[in-house]
Amino acid sequence: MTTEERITSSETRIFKAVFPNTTNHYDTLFGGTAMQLMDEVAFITATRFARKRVVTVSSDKIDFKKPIPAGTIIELIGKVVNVGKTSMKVNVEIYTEQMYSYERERAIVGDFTFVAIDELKKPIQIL
Ligand SMILES: CC(=O)SCCNC(=O)CCNC(=O)[C@H](O)C(C)(C)COP(=O)(O)OP(=O)(O)OC[C@H]1O[C@@H](n2cnc3c(N)ncnc32)[C@H](O)[C@@H]1OP(=O)(O)O
Repeated sequence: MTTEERITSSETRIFKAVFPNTTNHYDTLFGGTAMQLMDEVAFITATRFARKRVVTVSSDKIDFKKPIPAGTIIELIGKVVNVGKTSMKVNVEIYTEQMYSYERERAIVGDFTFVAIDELKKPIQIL
């Protein structure tokens, strides 16, 4: 499989309903919960790309562009955007979808870097 094919096939999408247990006192998705979900989808994407053990080494700037109201659906999309020697960068976007219409907008975006490691937790080549 080429790198491009691996990038395409490892793109990962997760849907969640924004229920009250994930919201804050503004009745919007709590930022910390959003970041946890983003790290998780980024981890799954990196693992599906490398098919090796990976750990998060860094997260870049995360932009919270729009609030995510309770009672909406969110879609998280993880995509590998850069492949280094032992590290790779995964871009994560969160889209908000209304439940009863087709209205949809990009709400949060950020990048996460992962390193592939061996049994001794030492960095190894991604590819
Ligand atoms: C899924 C989870 O829950 S993981 C839990 C949270 N994460 C962790 O616990 C990881 C803790 N950190 C570590 O174990 C170590 O720092 C490791 C294994 C990730 C890296 O070990 P190091 O000895 O620092 O690695 P090293 O300096 O050789 O760098 C390895 C790669 O990471 C990159 N890298 C290291 N630090 C950073 C950083 N802060 N930002 C971006 N890239 C980085 C390097 O550029 C290098 O990339 P390349 O090989 O593609 O050129």
